[in-house]
Amino acid sequence: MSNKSSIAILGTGNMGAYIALGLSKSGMCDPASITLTRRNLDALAEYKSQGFNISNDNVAAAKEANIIILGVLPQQLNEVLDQIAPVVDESKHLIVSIISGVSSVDIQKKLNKNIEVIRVMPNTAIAINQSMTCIAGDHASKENIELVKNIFSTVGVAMVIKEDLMPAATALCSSGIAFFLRTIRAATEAGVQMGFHSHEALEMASQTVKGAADLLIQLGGHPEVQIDRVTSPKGCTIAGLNEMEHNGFSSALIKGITLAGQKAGNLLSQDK
Ligand SMILES: NC(=O)C1=CN([C@@H]2O[C@H](COP(=O)(O)OP(=O)(O)OC[C@H]3O[C@@H](n4cnc5c(N)ncnc54)[C@H](O)[C@@H]3O)[C@@H](O)[C@H]2O)C=CC1
Ligand SMILES: O=C(O)[C@@H]1CCC=N1
Repeated sequence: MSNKSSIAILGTGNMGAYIALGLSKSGMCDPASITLTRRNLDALAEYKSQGFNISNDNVAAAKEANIIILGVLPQQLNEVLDQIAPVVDESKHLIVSIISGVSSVDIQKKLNKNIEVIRVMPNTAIAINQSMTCIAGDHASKENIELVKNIFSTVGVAMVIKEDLMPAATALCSSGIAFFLRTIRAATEAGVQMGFHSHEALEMASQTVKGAADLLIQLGGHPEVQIDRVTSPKGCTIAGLNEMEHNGFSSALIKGITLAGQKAGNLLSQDK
């Protein structure tokens, strides 16, 4: 398997499309080497005009590709696996699954082949090559794990983890985009209440969050070290922070992320 492989994304919704756009933007893949499938082809017209191949035939797309990315919802997966099982070939294909809550072994069993399945958990920032992507290949070769890591390193930061931590990675990094965006929205609303127009408050909150994240990414260390640099004695920051903590700020984040983690490990067997 080489980096020049052709890719089929079976089930191109929000995440599949963003993976394709990210890989094209980073220069990792030529759009012509990526085939996107979806049952409703009209919904993929904009990607065809950008040079991607589009199809509503999962079997044909899988046959042509070396890397098959499974991009449907967990509850839609069995139908796709039943379709492609007869054409999947251990010597040609590598299966990459972005599907939360379905193990690599379950996918292998359903395909009834001894084929390598690598789990990949990106987030929507892949569209701008800023994804945090977690990769698990507990039953895959080092060579294929390295190949997948190299591919996803072009669209952000890629980290190899054990598969049993995939639900936690899904909650922290993939759902995390929504969690951190909600904090930006709340901060924006506070800014508007204090007198800024919403577009001003949104720009201020977004750049401030970016600066906070970059302080940690570029300088390293624990967040509390940087927090100490902001909280002047008797100042407004500590007053605001303590008010937030009295109202359960850290606790709400921890509870929300860990609940999402539990749910991510159990998506097919829970109704709530
Ligand atoms: N949205 C996100 O931020 C992330 C999603 N994921 C995982 O990615 C997967 C997809 O999530 P989304 O893109 O959000 O869902 P989505 O519903 O937007 O995308 C799924 C797509 O698959 C298509 N589809 C369904 N059955 C099909 C079939 N038989 N053949 C071809 N296409 C078919 C649907 O029409 C839809 O466009 C899920 O398993 C989710 O757990 C993982 C990380 C992040
Ligand atoms: O909400 C979900 O289930 C999917 C997985 C992570 C992000 N979206």
